[in-house]
Amino acid sequence: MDLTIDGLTHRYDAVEVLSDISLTIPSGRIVCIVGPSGCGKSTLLRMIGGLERPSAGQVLQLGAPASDCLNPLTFVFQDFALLPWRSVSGNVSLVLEDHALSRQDRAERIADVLARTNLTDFADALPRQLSGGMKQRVAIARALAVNPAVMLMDEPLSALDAQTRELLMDDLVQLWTRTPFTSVYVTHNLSEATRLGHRIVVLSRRPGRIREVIEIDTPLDARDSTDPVLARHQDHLWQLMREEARAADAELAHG
Ligand SMILES: Nc1ncnc2c1ncn2[C@@H]1O[C@H](COP(=O)(O)OP(=O)(O)OP(=O)(O)O)[C@@H](O)[C@H]1O
Repeated sequence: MDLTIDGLTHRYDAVEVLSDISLTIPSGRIVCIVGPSGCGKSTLLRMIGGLERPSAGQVLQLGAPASDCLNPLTFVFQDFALLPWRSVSGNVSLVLEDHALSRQDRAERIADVLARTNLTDFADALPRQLSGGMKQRVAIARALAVNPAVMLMDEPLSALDAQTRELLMDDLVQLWTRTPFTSVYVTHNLSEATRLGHRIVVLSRRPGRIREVIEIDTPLDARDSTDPVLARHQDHLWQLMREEARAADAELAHG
């Protein structure tokens, strides 16, 4: 299932937050959204996920999700949002309990996503026994358990230290390489965007408009930080972000 965002504009009262966003999220691709603080990245993600309705424009789902998809659009947040009294497998099970699945089907789905996120040995652990990186892997396993058509990831690694972030990026690359998933991935971190994004959408300062869309052809599992092509993309992104931040400062200074 592809997503098409068509002319999406949003206002909170008199404040325009997003302006005329048109964008395609192709199936099996990771689309990163970057942009200066407050430009509307999280708002855009909420609109895509149907948590809020845009003032104008629309989000269209093209094609049907896979037959075993229980929830087409699933979020992964920065703060993991795990239930502390439930085990790892209990937290994953939570999103399956509202669906008419046999006990065996549910157990198979849980075992599959725990294996894919390297958490099988921690199935019975409680969240307090896990590191931040592992908690986020549980949150990703929980999102994958419903086999979503699109995973909506809002700064999923930003609560983690730099080293853990690196490891989680490796995990996400491995996960995608084994079984490609579709994601809209909001991040502040440009190295995250160039490491994980097939397409990077740069938003302008508020109201967020599409400033540029960058496609990166290098396969995810062939990307490394010394690759000059990636370094060039990252420099270019920095340039764009700097221009937007400077322009936002200038607007504030001139009232
Ligand atoms: N429910 C709301 N009501 C009113 N204003 C809101 C609401 N949600 C967000 N905003 C405003 O909309 C703008 C965009 O917010 P949003 O959180 O989408 O930006 P962002 O790009 O994700 O920011 P950051 O990078 O800092 O997380 C901000 O000015 C914010 O204050």
